[in-house]
Amino acid sequence: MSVRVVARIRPLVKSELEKDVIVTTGQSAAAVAESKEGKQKKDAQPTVVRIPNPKNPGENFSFQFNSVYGQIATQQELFDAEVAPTVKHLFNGFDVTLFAYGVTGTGKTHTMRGGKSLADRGAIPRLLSAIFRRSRKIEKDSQGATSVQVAMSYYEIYNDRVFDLFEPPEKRTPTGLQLRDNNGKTVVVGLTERPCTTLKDFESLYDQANVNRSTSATKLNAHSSRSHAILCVKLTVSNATMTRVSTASAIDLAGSEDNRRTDNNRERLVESASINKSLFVLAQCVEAISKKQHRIPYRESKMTRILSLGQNNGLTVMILNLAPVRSYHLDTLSSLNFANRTKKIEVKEVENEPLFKSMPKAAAMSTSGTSFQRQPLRPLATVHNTLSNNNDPAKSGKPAKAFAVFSDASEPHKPSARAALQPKVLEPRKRGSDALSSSNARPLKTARKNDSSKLVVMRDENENGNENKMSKQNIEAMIEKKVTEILASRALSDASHPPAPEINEQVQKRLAMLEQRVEDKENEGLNFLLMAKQHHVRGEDTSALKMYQLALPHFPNNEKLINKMLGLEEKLRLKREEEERARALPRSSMDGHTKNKLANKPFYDHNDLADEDYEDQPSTISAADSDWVYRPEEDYDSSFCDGLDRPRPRRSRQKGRNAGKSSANAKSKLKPMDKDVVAKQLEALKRGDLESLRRAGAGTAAATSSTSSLSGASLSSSSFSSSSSALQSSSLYQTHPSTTTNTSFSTSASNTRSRSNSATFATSSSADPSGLGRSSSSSGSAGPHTPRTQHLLRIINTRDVNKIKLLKGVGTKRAQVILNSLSSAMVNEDDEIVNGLLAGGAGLDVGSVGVGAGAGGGRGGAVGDERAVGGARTRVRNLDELAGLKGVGAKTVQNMRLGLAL
Ligand SMILES: Nc1ncnc2c1ncn2[C@@H]1O[C@H](COP(=O)(O)OP(=O)(O)OP(=O)(O)O)[C@@H](O)[C@H]1O
Repeated sequence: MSVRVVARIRPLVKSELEKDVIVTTGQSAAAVAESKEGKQKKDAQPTVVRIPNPKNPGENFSFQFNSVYGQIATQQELFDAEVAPTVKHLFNGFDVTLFAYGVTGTGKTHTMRGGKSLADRGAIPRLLSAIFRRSRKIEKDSQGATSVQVAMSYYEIYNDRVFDLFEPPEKRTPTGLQLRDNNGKTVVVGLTERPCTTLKDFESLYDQANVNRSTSATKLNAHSSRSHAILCVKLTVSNATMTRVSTASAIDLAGSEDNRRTDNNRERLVESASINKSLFVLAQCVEAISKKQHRIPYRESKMTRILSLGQNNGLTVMILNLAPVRSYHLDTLSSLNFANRTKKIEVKEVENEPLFKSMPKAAAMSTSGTSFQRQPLRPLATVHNTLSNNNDPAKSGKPAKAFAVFSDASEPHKPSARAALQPKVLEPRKRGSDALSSSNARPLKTARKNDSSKLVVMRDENENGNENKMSKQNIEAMIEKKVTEILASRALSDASHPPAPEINEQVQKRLAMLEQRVEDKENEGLNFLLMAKQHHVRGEDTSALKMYQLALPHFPNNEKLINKMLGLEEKLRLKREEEERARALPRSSMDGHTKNKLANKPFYDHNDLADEDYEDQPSTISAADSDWVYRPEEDYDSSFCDGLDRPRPRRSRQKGRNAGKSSANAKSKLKPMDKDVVAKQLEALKRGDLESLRRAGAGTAAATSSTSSLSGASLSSSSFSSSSSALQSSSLYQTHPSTTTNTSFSTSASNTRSRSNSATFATSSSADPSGLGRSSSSSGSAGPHTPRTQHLLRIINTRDVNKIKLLKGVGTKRAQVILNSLSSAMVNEDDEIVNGLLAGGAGLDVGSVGVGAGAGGGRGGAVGDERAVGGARTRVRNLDELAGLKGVGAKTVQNMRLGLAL
């Protein structure tokens, strides 16, 4: 079953005006048609959110969800339709996860916690109220034979650290509580668990804990939650024979923030970066799950580890909170895109196994304790067997069919112990609990009539001996139908998602180790660095630069870091210039042809829309079809997760060993923060002032290469000829005529300490000054680019597979290879920074550079064959660099260029 996603649009707040409302609700085209035919009520619950295309306001995007709640929807309506139906499943042993997602100020806390008045109470207090009500009913109906215990824990993830909200802030340890994997599930170690027997108990505990939650006023929300808050309600239902434990998790995520709009100060910025990072990782997880990738980056943030979307069995409901007005336009689109992907995540609806009273004590004990654990992952076959005795191969003589787990056709056969808790009743479908089983809703595993004419009642010999009205043939037919459906839907989804590239085991291990090491270190600097990396791969260069700047004080003199920042500064500067040029272009001076060209610009510059997820709208939308339904395959911006989930070139053993040596040899540990040095470095960096940068403590090579990066691709060969050999060999794209093009990135250097990190696409195995000359003057390396070349490079640098594949002679496969090549470079570089910092701080990769030293870069070329490119080079800056990419050659470049219509 997929995650149930419902959208809620909040009403206008004080400062907002009706005329600025751009988000509306509606029915899908199919529902409209059905209502015209009288098959559906006219006032049925809306399922579609509509929002204008920011690039063409006359055109609307439509996003369909399980349900949509407009501005006037009340807390009661939302609860009744979305949360109340999950309660009975909770009592039947299923875990329930309910989470609110949305941009800051869109109403997540209002939805989850709500206000103090009865009408304003949010989903959480209402859920608890329903739980207590049902508990009392079960206890009463069973005349005390069944008892229900409720306990809760409540914690927040603030700046990627976990804090118990039942503990006052002054008692917190700075590092927070640790997470641990337990049977494949993440548990918080040492969390307080408080029993609560009445709603009053709960309210006082909850209110008290909320005082401890980190909130602050921001420009966008006077009471902005600065943390993700996770409330876990553990339900233990016991009778004479068994105990069943299930958990309801209600999560109020912090909202993502666009810091261009917040005016956040440093503290708020750090919080915001952490919030954005975890939400970004969440988006990556969703992306990876929906693309069926092998590696889901759960471990990259604590929130995603805990939420384990797609891993947690049971029912998951996501409430997408939206603001209706224009000022949130881009954020709203981004949230809608995210939600659109989330709704495709399949979760296994698996009930928790009951613990029978006759079980060994130790096993029974394991459900109690301070850190309770959510359901362990079980293989489908096992899961299946726990659900139905009918499928026991030993009994039926047939192999167990795992797919029955997902069946929504009829209630799965429950183990006999379950009957002791709840008498099996076949109820007609009712509105309310039906909300989850409406046409496009996630069907529930409740017993129900499929159709009055085809009533199916399962035999339950172990329960109450009800008559079996389902014939063998019926069962076979059902199974056959289900298998066909599942296979067909898999085939369809496989076709729409190209198989995820294999990430080799070594790379996976390396990533996991790196994550672990960063986690263990709890190093603020490393956190900044990782956040910067997240922003960087997302194309949010301004935020990435801010994060690198925050990281710098922790690693003063770090050449790679400085280079990276310079690269970004340069990129931003160019972007600013481009924007200014575009602004300066007088509208009136545009002839019809130019205007037309701009209007029909086939490719968007990725940099124009740094963090906009929706930029790849299909260019084929006709004006008439203005209300088209959004298709996620077309919105996918491949650069979004570039660099994290793509395979990276395997490093050679030789290289690996050398890298290891380098780490071991790097004696210098992380240097203590030297604010003065850092401040001076930053100043010098801003000015591109080589001399001051050098004086401020950065290595000569870093300083020189940094300033070279500043001057970017337009450096002439003569400016290199006056440089040292180390710089010559490191700052250029070398092409040796006698060697075939080596497509991997490389760095070479000839000086251990003063290596420049401006990497090269080295194709030479020896440093050849003449090669430098050739290379630097070869086509596209130096001098201004022609408009055609500029256009081509811009397309490549979007790192958007949909755009690149359209280039002449490229196609999807080659575009993917090119992208992999680019993103490998970027990620390797980030990893190297992190690795270097973990290994020994400022002296990054010292050893490995040393290997490449000696022969004036001779071995450097060879050793460096699989090294990452440096900061500025993650952007392809000229045709030579482009030709050096994997999957491209001079001829392809030529084709690409010539195929471009200008
Ligand atoms: N459905 C609603 N009805 C009335 N007021 C609402 C509704 N939703 C949100 N609001 C109001 O909008 C404002 C912002 O809501 P809230 O604090 O819940 O946002 P948030 O998404 O939790 O923000 P953050 O992520 O910054 O914590 C509050 O003043 C809240 O009362």
